[in-house]
Formats: sequence, structure tokens, C-alpha cells
Amino acid sequence: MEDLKEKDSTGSYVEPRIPSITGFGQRRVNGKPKKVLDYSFELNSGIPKIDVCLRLKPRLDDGSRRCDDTLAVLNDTTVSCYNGNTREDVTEYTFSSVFGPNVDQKEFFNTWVYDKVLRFLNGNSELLFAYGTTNAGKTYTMHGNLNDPGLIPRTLVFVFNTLNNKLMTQCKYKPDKVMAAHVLDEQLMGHEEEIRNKILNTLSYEKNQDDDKYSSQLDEGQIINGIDHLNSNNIGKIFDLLKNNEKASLDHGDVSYTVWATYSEIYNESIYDLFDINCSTSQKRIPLKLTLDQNKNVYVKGLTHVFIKSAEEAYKAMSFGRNNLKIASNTLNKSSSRSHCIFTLKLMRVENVESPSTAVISSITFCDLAGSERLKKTMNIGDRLAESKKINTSLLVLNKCFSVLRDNQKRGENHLVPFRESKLTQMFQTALTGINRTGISMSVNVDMSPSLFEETKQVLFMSAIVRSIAKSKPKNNSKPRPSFVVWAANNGKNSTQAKFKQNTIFENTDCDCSNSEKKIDNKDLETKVLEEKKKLKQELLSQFNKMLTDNNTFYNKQKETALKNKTEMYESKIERLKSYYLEKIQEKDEKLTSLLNSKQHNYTTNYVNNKSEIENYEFRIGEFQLQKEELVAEIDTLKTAHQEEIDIKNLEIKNLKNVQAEQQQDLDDKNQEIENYKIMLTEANLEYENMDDNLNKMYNKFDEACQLLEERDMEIERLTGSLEAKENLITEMENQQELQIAECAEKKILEYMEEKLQEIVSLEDNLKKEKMKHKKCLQDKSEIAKEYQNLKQQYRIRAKYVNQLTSSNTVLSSELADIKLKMTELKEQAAALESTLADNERRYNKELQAALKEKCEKPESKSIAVLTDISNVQLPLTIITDSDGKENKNTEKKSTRKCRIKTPMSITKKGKNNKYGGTPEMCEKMLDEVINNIPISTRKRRLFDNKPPLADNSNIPSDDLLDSILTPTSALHQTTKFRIKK
Ligand SMILES: Nc1ncnc2c1ncn2[C@@H]1O[C@H](COP(=O)(O)OP(=O)(O)OP(=O)(O)O)[C@@H](O)[C@H]1O
Repeated sequence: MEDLKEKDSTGSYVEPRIPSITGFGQRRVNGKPKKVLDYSFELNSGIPKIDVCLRLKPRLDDGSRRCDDTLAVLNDTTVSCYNGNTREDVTEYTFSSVFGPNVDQKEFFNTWVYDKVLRFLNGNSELLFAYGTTNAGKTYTMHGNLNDPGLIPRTLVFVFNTLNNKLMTQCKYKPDKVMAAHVLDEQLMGHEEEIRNKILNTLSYEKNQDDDKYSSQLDEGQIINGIDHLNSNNIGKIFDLLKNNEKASLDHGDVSYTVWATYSEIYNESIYDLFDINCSTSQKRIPLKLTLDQNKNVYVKGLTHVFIKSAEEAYKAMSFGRNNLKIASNTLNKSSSRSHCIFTLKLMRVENVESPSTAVISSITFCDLAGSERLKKTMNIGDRLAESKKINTSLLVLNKCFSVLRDNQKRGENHLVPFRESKLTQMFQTALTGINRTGISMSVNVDMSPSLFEETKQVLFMSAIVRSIAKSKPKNNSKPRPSFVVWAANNGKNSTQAKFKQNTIFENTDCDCSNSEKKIDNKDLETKVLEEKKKLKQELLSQFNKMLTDNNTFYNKQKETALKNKTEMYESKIERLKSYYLEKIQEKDEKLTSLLNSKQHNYTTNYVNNKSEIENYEFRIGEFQLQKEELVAEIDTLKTAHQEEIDIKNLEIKNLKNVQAEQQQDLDDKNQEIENYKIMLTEANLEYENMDDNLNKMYNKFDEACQLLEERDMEIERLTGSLEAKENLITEMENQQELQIAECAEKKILEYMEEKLQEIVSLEDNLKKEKMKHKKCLQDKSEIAKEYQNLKQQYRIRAKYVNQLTSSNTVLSSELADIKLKMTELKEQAAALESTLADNERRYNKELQAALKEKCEKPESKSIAVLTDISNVQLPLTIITDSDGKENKNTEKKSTRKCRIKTPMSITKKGKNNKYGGTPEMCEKMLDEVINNIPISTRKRRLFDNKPPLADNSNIPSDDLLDSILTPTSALHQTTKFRIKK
């Protein structure tokens, strides 16, 4: 282990590093650290690996809560990761270098990026990833803030400070694809200038509009995020801060440089051009496609290249691009990058500017990966959630690619690397496979918060894999290999020709050039490449041989330890299996006993109800008991049980007692219930005595009793059902147990048969005890059965009472019905009588009317007065007045007394005299007749003797009224004759 660390830190890498961190914040951790990944053989192999550094983000409460951190820095290259809360699960990880939370951007740049930028200036291509969880400080590492600018502004300053007076002022030469370049004509140069101005002036325009607003938006410590936060002031501030930064000296002879920049993002698995000048105006961004050039290098088709003259310009352009970038806030990061953001600076070195023959193109790419996110923690929804998923998927594919690359290298295999599964890996396929000899480096950003332990662990694990991948070794840094060489086809002679089509394209693979000089050069190049290839092969071969011998010794050691571990592991496995199967058997036995018990209980409770069934069940219990005994005997013969089992059996017996106590409790409950029923029954009897008064109450009680009865019946039904189910279960269990026992017997248990003899004897004793217990159980069962019989007896008595109640209810009901029937009959009779009375009355009235009418129609009648209304009686009365004073044949002329009828009636007079008259005797007689025919109350009894009274009395004139009618008066001296015609 120590050996490995030593080798690792002393320089298995391309460049030596300046160790800057000296194990800050070390603390004690529990447990023995383990290595997460076995990559020691690769580290020993001498082949340079991908440069992976670890950068730790300072905690907000830096210092005060160190002990909670998930990481402890052990030395410049190694950290140990552990669960900050439990202090366990300790794993060690080794990096090219580790940068603690106190390392500022300058130190980070100088230590980790400086050499890479230098290689870029010397014609190599570099790819720098910032990888980590969300909010871990990836964007901060790339961009920094106003006080402490990040890698990109520092790189820009360093590059332009170094190139300074060797930069071309015109964008005559433009890089394209991966290894191609154009010579631009005037028109195209104008076009490029236009794009450049549009991009750069957007910022100036914003500044002029509202300078103060923009200058105030970026706080000192605020991360640089786009045009919103940058204006010329802010950018000026940043570059003022950096202008005195050191620069390198390049000695490439008489050469000129042009610098171009591209900026793109991979958002939701689509690539977008962030330098697209139509981006802010167009509604929908158009995604770009990935294509292959003739050398099978992947590049983004149609990506805008912006001609850059200074570091400030580059940063301004970048700020323009960042304005189009997808940034959103989640619960962990206020301005979280929602996309993988890729900024590339392309450097084109041209010799002999006026008439160039070769060009060297190199690039440095900064890739700020979107952070891996735990969806639960970021609490993203909607679009954010979809973005998160895409981000996580593409990072997963990146991990997969790295893993496959590593496995391929380690095992010498050639499995397909899934580059095409995501745009990110597809875009960097060329670099990752080392086709164009791009130097890959990764900055792993980690937030040490203990709440992020799981995420941090995953990131570190991934880093360990990347760290173990070998990269192609540059031959000689002092004499850099260009990424590729571009051969001038016609030295720009055709450059004045028409637009895009007529511009000259330089590509080392474009072989349609006509001049012979180029062909010769190409041949030279081919032979050179072949030589290089041969050398490389030899180098690789020797390295692999060395690696193989190293591996052999390493593997032998590994084999020994692995063998030992395996033996130990299998031994413990056998032990575990043994105990597992014993446990299983005990479990089954336990279950069987409990089932038997429950069955016994069920049998007991249903004993009186279905004696024959119980007998059957008892028989079956006996069978089961026998089976159990057989099984136990089988178990004994198989000698699987041991002392532990005895303890468990004791426990079982205890449980059995508990179950029994529970059963007793149940029985008590039932008794209590029966007592309640008795009370209810007494109440019901009392109620029965007062049935006349409480008939309705009794009905309710009766209903309640019926309901309870139904419930009991249902309970009995349910119990019967569950009994059946239990039976099925027992059968199933028995089958299973048989199978299990057979299995156990076959597999493991037989081996221990001889050793367990002693234990079996004790088990037999235990079994005897258990049998005794079982006997006691059976006794208990018979007692319970007796109890149950008593209960049943009581239940029957109750049922009898209920039946009595029911029958008495029925008698009462029938009596009531009889009474009701009689009442209905009487009512009907009364109604019939009423109607007869009404008919009679109507008939009398009719007859009277007819008689009066007849009288009125007689010729001797001189004047007729019709009594149309006597107090609403509607009794027609004909008063006949003799006009000549002679006596009618039906009347008598005796009385000398005169009287007058005082009525409210209206009298119609007919005849000559128009006088009311008659003898008092006539009047009396007539009135007698009238009165006799009027159903008045005073005559009611006489009139309605043996007849029902009239239903409606309203038509009967009152006695007072009749008295008033019959009041004799001497005031009137009129003689009125009355004659009633019958
Ligand atoms: N080394 C550091 N020193 C000071 N502040 C830091 C450092 N690293 C990160 N931060 C701060 O942490 C916060 C989150 O950082 P940043 O936005 O860079 O995270 P990120 O990894 O890019 O997240 P995401 O993947 O969500 O975009 C910022 O406010 C930043 O200023």
C-alpha cells in the first residue's frame, strides 16, 4: 500500500506536480480503510493515466463543523472518504493531486492547469472536465468570481499574454471541423467580422443602456454566470486583476497565430451553439448535429467559430454565450447549470503568413459538466425534472464509457464502448479514444457535506475508474507534436473567387490537390506516420511486457489472498447455511405446533355445535399429532436438532402457554358476553310484562336480539371457514415441511448425524416434556369443551326465551289485528248508517218539496209564498193564502187568535191580496208539520231514534231560531191561512 502511494505520488504522470496541500483537517476515523478499486497494477505499469485531481469545496461553516465532513485528506494525493455521521465505511481514494478548501483559483491554475495551457500553446489539444455533484463548485472552478477569477479567464490571459505581438489582426485563416482550415477571401473575412462584432457589441450595447444596473448586479463573491452579470466594467475588473499574471515564452520561429473560440452546450441531449447570433431573436433554437470528418474524428457541424483578438474579447464573447445558457435554480444550487457547457479555444499557428504552407491547430476545451443530481434532494419537477434525468443519464453513459475503456485496457479486450449512447460521450469520442492524442484531465469537485455522502462516494468511485485509464503518452514535451498539420493546397491563390464554395479548404485528408509538390509531401508524411507507428508499437510492446511480469507477480499474490479469503468465505457460508436450515426446521416446527394449537382451539369452540365434526377433527388432530410425532421422529433420525432447538422449543412452550392464557381470556370474554345476554334477557322479560305500554320498545329489543343471533351465526360460519382454511394450510405446510426435510437431509444435515447423538437424547427428553404438556393441553381442551357445553345450554335457554317472546308477540299482534278489524267493521257500519240517514233526509226533503210543489200548482191557490231559506236549511215551504177568506177543504177555521211568522226568510207573494193570513190553529198545524220535517236538535232524538245522527249538523236550524219563528205577536193583525199539502 505504502509502496503504491509512493510510486503514485512520485510521478507516474506526464508532468510532475507541485504538491500544495499537506493533509489539512486530518481526523481519526473508525475502521480499517479499504481500497475502492484495484488499480494498483495500472499505476505500477508506468503508462500515464488520465490526470484526475480532487478539489474540495469549502463548507459554509468552514472550520467549526469539520468533524462532520465526509472526507479526510491524508496527503497530497490521497483522501479517505467515510460516512460523516457514523464515522464508518471508510474508503481511500488516490488522485493525481488533491486541492483542499483553502486553495484559491490562482494556486489551482498554477498547479493543475498551467502545464496543460503550455502544451496547448505548443500545439497539443487538451480537454478539461469539471465533474461532480450539483453545487460542488464546477462552475466556480471554471469561471470563478470577480475577486478570484477561475480557470477560463486565467487561461485566456495567459494565452494572450504569451502570444501578444504574434497575433494576426485579420481573420484570414480559419479552423474548421477537427483537423481542417480555410483560407478566407475578403468577403468571408467580412462575414466573420460581422459575426464577431455582433457578438462583442451586444455586451457594449447592454452596457450603454444601463451601465449602473449591470455593474451593480454582480456581487464580489458572486459566481460569473452570463451577460446579466457581466458588463465591460466587470470584465475590465477581472482582467485588470489578471493582467500581471505570468506568461510563457514560445520559440516557434517566425510564426503568426490566430485564435478562434467556439461555445456550445448539450441540453436535454441536443447540442446548441451558444455563439449563434440569431439565438436571442429566434423562437426556437436549432440543435446541431455531430458528424465525422474524413479521419473519423467527431465534430459539431455548423458550430460558430468567433475570431478573437484579446483575452477580454474572448471573455466578452463567452459572456454573450453564457446568456443563452440554460441555468436554473434547484434546492441545492441557486444557479445550477442545466446543461454540459463546452468552451473551446482554437489556436492556429501559421508559418510564413503571406504564403503559408503548413499550419498547426491545437485546442483547449473546458467542459463544465452539469452536476449529477439526486432527484429527491433537488426536488425538481416538470422541465427541471426532465433536465435532471437527461443530465444523470448522460453522466451515467460517461461513467459507462470510462468503465469499459478501463476494462478493455486492463484485460486487453476490445469491447464496444457505448459512446453513441449520449451526445456528451459521442462528442468527445475522439479525445476519449485517444485518436487525436488529446490530453484529457478531470477536476473532480466535491462538497464534503455529510448529507451528500452517498453522492460523493459515487463521484469518487467514478474518479477512481477514470484515474486508472491510461492515456497516450506524448513523446517529447519540449518538441511538441502538433495535433495535425494542414497543408496549403493553393496558398490562397483562389481566395478572391466567389463566396463559401470558392474558399480554399486545407485538410490533410483532402487528396484531390493537383500539384505534385503536395503529393510528395503527403508521401513523406505517410512514411513518417508509419515510422511513428512502428516506434509506438515497440514502445507499447515493451511496456506491456513489463506490465505483464508485474501483473503476474501481483496476481500470484492476489491469488493466494483470494484463495484464503474464498476458503474463509465458503466456510462461513457453510456455517450460515447450516444455521439457516436449522432455523427453517425450527420455524416449521413452531408453525406446526401453533397451527395444532389453534386447531385445537377451534375444535373446542365448535365442539358442541358440531360434535361429529369435532370428533372428526379430533381424529384429524390425532392424525396430525401422529404426523407431528412422525416428523419429530424423522427430525430425530435426521439429527438436525441441537441445543438451540431445545431452547426454542422451551420458548415455544412458553408461547403455547401464552396462547392458552389468551384462549382463557377469550373464554372469559365469551362468558361475560353471555352474562350480558342474560341481563338483556331479564330486561326483555320485564318488558314482556309491561308489553301493553312498551310494545314498541320490545320490538326493538327483539330486533337487537335477532341481530346478535345473526352475528353469532355468522361468527360460527366464519370460524368454520377459517377452520377449513387452516386445515388446507396445515396440509400445505406438511407437504412443504416434508420437502424441506428431504432437502435438508439431502444437502447438509446428514453430515452432522453422528455428532449430534448426545443432543438427540436431550431432545427426546424435551419431547417427552412436550408430550406431557400436550396431554395437559388435551385435558384443558376437555374442560373447555365442558365449559362450552354449559355456554351452549345457556344459549339454548336464551333462545327459548326469545322464542317465547316471539310467540307472545305473535298472539298479541293477532289480537290487535282482530281489534283493528272490528273497529274497521264498526266504522263501516257507522258510515253505512250515516249514508242511509243522509239518503232518508234527502228523500224526506224531496218528498216535502214535491208535496209543496204539488200544492202550489193547485188552481185554487191564490198566492204562494215560498220559503226558500230557513237558516240555510233549504227547506221549501209553500204558504197558501186564501184570497176570499174562505176555508180550504184541508184546513180548519177555528181559532180567532192571530200570529205572525217572524223569519229571516224571503217570501214571495202571489195572488190578489198579497196578505199573509190564516188562523192560529192553521199556523200551528203547518208549523208543526214543518218542524216535524226539519231535523232540528231538539227533535233529534225523537226524529233519529234508532237512526244514526246526521253527519253534517250545519244545516239544522237552532232551537232559538225556531223559538223566534214561533213567537206570537199581536202587533200584526193579518190573517194568514196555511195549508200544507202532503
Ligand atoms: N472553492 C470554492 N470557494 C468558494 N466558493 C465556492 C467554491 N466552490 C464552490 N463555491 C460556491 O458554491 C456555490 C455552487 O457552486 P457552483 O455553481 O460552481 O456549483 P456547480 O457544481 O457548478 O453546480 P451545478 O452542477 O448545479 O451547476 C457557488 O455559490 C460557489 O460560489
